[in-house]
Amino acid sequence: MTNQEVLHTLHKQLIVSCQALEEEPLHSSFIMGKMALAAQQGGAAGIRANSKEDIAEIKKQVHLPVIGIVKRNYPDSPVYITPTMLEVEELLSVETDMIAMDATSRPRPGGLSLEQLVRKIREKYPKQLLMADVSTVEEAIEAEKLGFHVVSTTLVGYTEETKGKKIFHHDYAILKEMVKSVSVPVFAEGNVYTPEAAKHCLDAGCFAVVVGGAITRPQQITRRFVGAIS
Ligand SMILES: CC(=O)N[C@H](C=O)[C@@H](O)[C@H](O)[C@H](O)COP(=O)(O)O
Repeated sequence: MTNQEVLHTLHKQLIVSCQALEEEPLHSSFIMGKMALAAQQGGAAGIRANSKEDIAEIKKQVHLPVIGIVKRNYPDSPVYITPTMLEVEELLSVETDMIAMDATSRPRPGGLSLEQLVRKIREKYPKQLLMADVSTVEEAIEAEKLGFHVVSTTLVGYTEETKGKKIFHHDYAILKEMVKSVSVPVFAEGNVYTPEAAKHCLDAGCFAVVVGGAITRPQQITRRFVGAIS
């Protein structure tokens, strides 16, 4: 698939994030592959996934574009979504259509700046689609300047600066502001719990919407039910 075809496929559609970390009950590439297949059967246009192992399995199960990440913790930085070139290379050892990475203003492992990392990637892999996982409008603007092809609201609420924020607060104000502030596509991602909320994100001008836990994390879904009845 060309980059244009990938973006065309995802436009105004649902992307399902199929992720289970080591400490989660569904941690398994086999299970993530089946989750992705179920998402495809339900009409998802794309998949977001963590690790080269999961992506390789997902690519066997579905024909959808995959947004890939590698979550890895480093002792000298809070950045854990595709933090360094090592994770980028891992993702490119499998069929990753778009690489997403933390594009917040926080310090990265080894003191490498986001600008330096993006430059390295673009020199070595000039055609690779890149998604910036951001937490603020300012970071989205900076990401566009650095050459990211799309931005995603993935990290809204997950940085010190944005603690407690959710994309749906104040009638999706942050989405609307981001859409106005950049010319690259804005993906809505993070805490989209319902189909109605997903629709709101698209109505707010987002290019596509990514839903994870509300579809693929049964422990989270169960907790919501239990919370509602107790
Ligand atoms: C903050 C962070 O690490 N987000 C991760 C990024 O890939 C995933 O754990 C989320 O599941 C994904 O962003 C989708 O969001 P939600 O599961 O809320 O629909």
